[in-house]
Amino acid sequence: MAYEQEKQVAMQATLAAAKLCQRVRQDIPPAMEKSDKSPVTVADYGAQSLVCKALGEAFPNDPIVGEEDATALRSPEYEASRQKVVSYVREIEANASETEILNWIDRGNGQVAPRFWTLDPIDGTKGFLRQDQYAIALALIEDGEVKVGVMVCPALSLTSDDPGTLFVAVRGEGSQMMAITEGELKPIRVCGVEDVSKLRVVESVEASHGNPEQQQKLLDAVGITTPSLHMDSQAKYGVVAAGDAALYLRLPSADRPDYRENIWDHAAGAIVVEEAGGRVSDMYGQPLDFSRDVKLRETRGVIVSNGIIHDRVLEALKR
Ligand SMILES: Nc1ncnc2c1ncn2[C@@H]1O[C@H](COP(=O)(O)OS(=O)(=O)O)[C@@H](OP(=O)(O)O)[C@H]1O
Ligand SMILES: [Mg+2]
Repeated sequence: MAYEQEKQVAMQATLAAAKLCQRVRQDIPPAMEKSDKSPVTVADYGAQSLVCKALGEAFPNDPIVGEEDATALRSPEYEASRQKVVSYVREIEANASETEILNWIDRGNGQVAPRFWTLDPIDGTKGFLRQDQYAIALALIEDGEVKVGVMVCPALSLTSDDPGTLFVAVRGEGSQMMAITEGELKPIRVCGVEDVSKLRVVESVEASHGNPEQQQKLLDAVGITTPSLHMDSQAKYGVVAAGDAALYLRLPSADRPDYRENIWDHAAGAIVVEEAGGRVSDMYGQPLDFSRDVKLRETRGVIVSNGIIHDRVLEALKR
């Protein structure tokens, strides 16, 4: 099987990172103010450290393009946060030194290359803080094409009562999912369409990350009447891939027309949906271009579907 080592290493690394995130989240007071980002930063850094350590050992020549870097954490004013990161990482890597932990984080400062990994150690930061959905998202990109994608969604339950779902896909080999507590991967497939009006749609929780007004107009034009599900992070790609929703809409925000999507916010989710039989494009039907930059510079809006309704959505958008 292709990319078997990459798949196994990526799964183990993201599961270890998820364990750390869950530990940090236990320590966040439920009523914590959204603006207090410190525990989030601690979890972001800790998760990036663990994933980059594992990738660095298994694939020392592969650059990693991660969301975080340790520059701030190394400065004296971040002493308290640094100690917290070290202590959470040591719950999993007992013998790690502070220097090693910081260096692992900085392995994530790589550049886009013919073969590289991209990592979002916590996608859906706001969801993480709200005790809602978030994901650890990791993807391997070769020659601009996503070859392997793993997403761990520690708060998502689709097949088991216990929260925690892992999605994984390898190009050409399909997508799989497992409840973390069960540990057994099963193939997944996008849903079919019987009645368009009843299709389920997922959108962001944060209104400012999309364009809720335009998205509603589009759903009206397509004829979908079921109220949307609102969910943080790439977990949205997971529910489309597993057939629990037919469409994920993300139209450009009216307030931030200059915003460009980050590759780590889409690469893992995109392959999981495509390999489950779905389709991913921008609002003009163009594929997402992971070959050039950390930003999807040419991409405007993201449309993720079961494939069957994709052209219908693009046609409605044109109108
Ligand atoms: N203006 C704007 N437009 C589009 N996207 C934006 C915008 N601002 C932020 N982001 C990115 O959205 C990521 C969170 O994804 P979601 O919108 O799916 O989740 S959420 O409902 O906001 O939690 C979030 O990822 P994380 O930073 O990893 O949480 C951001 O990269
Ligand atoms: Mg993100």
